[in-house]
Amino acid sequence: MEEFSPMPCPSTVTVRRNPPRKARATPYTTAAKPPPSSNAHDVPSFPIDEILSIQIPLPEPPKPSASESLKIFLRIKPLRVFSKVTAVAKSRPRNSEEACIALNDSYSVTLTPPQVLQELKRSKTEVFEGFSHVFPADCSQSDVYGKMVQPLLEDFLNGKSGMLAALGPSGSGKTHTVFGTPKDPGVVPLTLRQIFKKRDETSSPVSLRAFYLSIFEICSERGKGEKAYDLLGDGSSELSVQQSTIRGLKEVPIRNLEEAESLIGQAMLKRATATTNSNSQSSRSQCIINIRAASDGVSNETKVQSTDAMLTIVDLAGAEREKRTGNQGERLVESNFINNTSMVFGQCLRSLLEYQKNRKKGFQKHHQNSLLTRYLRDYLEGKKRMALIITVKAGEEDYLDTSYLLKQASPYMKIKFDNIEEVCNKRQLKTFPRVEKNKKMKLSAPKTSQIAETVSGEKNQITQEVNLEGKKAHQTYKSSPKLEDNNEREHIIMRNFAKVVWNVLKQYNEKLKVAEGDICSLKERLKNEQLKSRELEAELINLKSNLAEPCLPEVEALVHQVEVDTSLANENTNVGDDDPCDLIESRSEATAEERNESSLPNKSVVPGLGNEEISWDEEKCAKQDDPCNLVDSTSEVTAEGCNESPVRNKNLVPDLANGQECDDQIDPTPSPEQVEVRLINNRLSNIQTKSAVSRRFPDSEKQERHRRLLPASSRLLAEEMNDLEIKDKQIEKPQVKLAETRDQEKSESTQGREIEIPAREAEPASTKKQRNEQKKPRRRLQPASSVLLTREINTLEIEDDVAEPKGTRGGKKTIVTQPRSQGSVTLLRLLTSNLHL
Ligand SMILES: Nc1ncnc2c1ncn2[C@@H]1O[C@H](COP(=O)(O)OP(=O)(O)OP(=O)(O)O)[C@@H](O)[C@H]1O
Repeated sequence: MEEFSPMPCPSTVTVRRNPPRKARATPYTTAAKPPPSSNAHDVPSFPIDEILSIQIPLPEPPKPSASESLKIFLRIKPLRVFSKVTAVAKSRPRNSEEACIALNDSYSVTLTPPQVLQELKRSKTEVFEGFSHVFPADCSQSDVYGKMVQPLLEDFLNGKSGMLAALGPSGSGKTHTVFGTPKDPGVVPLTLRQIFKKRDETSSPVSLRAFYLSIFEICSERGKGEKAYDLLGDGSSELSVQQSTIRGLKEVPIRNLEEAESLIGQAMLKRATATTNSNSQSSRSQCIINIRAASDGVSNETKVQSTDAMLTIVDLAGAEREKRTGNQGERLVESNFINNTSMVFGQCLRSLLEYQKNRKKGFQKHHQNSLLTRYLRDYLEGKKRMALIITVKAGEEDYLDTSYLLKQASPYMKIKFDNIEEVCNKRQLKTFPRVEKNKKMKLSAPKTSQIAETVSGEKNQITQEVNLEGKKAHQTYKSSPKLEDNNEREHIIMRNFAKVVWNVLKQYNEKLKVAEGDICSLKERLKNEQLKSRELEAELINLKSNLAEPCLPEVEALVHQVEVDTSLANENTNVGDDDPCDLIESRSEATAEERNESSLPNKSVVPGLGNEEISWDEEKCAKQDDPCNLVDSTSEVTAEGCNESPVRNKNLVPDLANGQECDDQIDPTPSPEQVEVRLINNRLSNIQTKSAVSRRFPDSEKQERHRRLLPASSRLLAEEMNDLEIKDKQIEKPQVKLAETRDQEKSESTQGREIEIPAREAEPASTKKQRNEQKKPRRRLQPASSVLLTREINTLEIEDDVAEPKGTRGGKKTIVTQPRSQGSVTLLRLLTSNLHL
């Protein structure tokens, strides 16, 4: 194996602090890079070459200044058609082969008067120039459309309205130029064809628009008034004319050329015609054709502008001379109306021209003199583009009509348009002033129709916009801007109100959730508290049972027994007492005295044993007849026992042992054995009188009274008597044997007591321990009575604690209970001390 050797350290180290920043490849691009598509060859390549090869049509160059002037076209009717005129015309002398008008170029003609007139020097040859275009007699309809209508149509499709009017004498070819024939269609059919042809081209904006067609005529009613008739309407085609307003015009949407041509044919059939000397189908009315282009689903400003585009073509009734037409009667009246309308139309153009020449003179409003001119007011005021086509006859006999018309129309070529139409349209489209439009509807007949159509177009447009946005269109939204604003305002208000309500509901929902959480926590706490309360109740019941079972029965038994004993003892001394209540009263007094004595210790006893003994004996002797005195004396003994010294007790015991209640010679130092014997004797005497007391008092009443009134010391004594009853035989033995048998009795009594009260084991540990501590060192020395008294003390302490809240805190009851316990304790101490001795 080769030994590994580290690489030699280079002499120079280059540290690149700024590593080249390169975007770390994402896992997708590195690990999971999509595999190349298996069918990639199916996706055609982007036709970039084809797109680049498309030649975008350049914008048209700006039109010459002449375009800003009124366009006047001249069309010369061919002479050959004269062979088809009526018989009246044929009857006239014909030098028809000579024409009075000759085409100079496309913009001028030369009008040569007939030879007769030249001879009379009433007329001379004139040249009329300045026409936009002069169509010779052999021109076709397509030439007319191409030169005259095509520019208007382009402007129309670009959103600019325009008007074309045909003027000329009757039979000069106006209707032929406008409508044509099925074999040789005129301007209107050709325009419609061109419209649908461009709409079918996808790249054309025409496809985004909808077209509507309306045709109506204005004629006279017996030469008095003017009436308008809808040539596309159903039923009654008469339109409502209020001053300058035409209402109820039907606008028919046209979706294809066939529908449009059908409508054109329908209108031509309805139009009023009559046979005159000049024309077999002379038009007796002014016919107006409106083609409206509306936007189809686009709502931007440009498209809206296009919705206002209106192409109006007017076929005027030809002015005619009475002599040539030969009209009479109704036809003559129609001729007057037609001539009057033509005259007004001419006046409007002259007025506009004069106004443009000298604006200081003001604009004479001739348009008010006829319904047609009112309807075409905007055009006749120079606000919108319009064009005129003058049709003339080329025959010498038509020289006067042609000369008159050319002389009248020649100045119109100087009419200028100040782009008022565009300004007006922009102003209207910017602000969409519907109120202004309403005013215009009243003042202008063409406006009326246009605005009515515009309103309907707006409805459609709004509907389309709403449909595209997925919203529901409102009829009020379409009808009135005020209602639209109100609806929007209400919608905004309701939407904001709904938002506020929603927020409030959210807040309440959160508060409810918090409250529910609190309720749940409170319920859990309540359950815990209930469990704790149940546990505490169970503990309380156990404690009560533990406290009541071992203590109360024992205490009650002891109390009852002591009460019985004391009462029996008193009864022995006072057999003849009739009032048992005296016993109770005297007992209360005695306890009170004992209390006083205890509060004033050694008041009369402590200073001298002799005095105390004397008083005790004297009282006992004095009250020997009173059964209550026995209790008093007993109480006094117990009270004294609390304060006296063991020395004194020694003096008392011999008296008791001797059984002498009134002994003049009392041993001042009785031995403990003597005291005990004395007590035993008293208990024995009490037991002997027990039956007598039971006869005098009912058991229940007596027990109740004893429970309430007898002192605890008496109860203890009674309990002690029970124990001492067992020892009666032992008491009868010699006193010498008492000391010898004390230990045995004590052990026996202790054992017997412990067996009798096993419930004490259930006492609280503290109490039991305390009791054991007090009891253990004395167990060998105390007699059975002392043990009981010790236990009684403990139980009485508990009883006092329990009884304190029930009774009055100050007063006799507390005074009564305390001496009992103290007396018992004192007696116990005396007994134990004596026993120890
Ligand atoms: N350029 C034309 N080429 C062929 N025929 C024509 C031409 N102009 C007019 N005509 C024919 O002349 C007749 C009269 O024409 P047209 O009805 O159009 O006259 P008009 O001016 O409308 O008369 P009116 O004012 O009385 O209605 C028609 O039969 C029409 O076919």
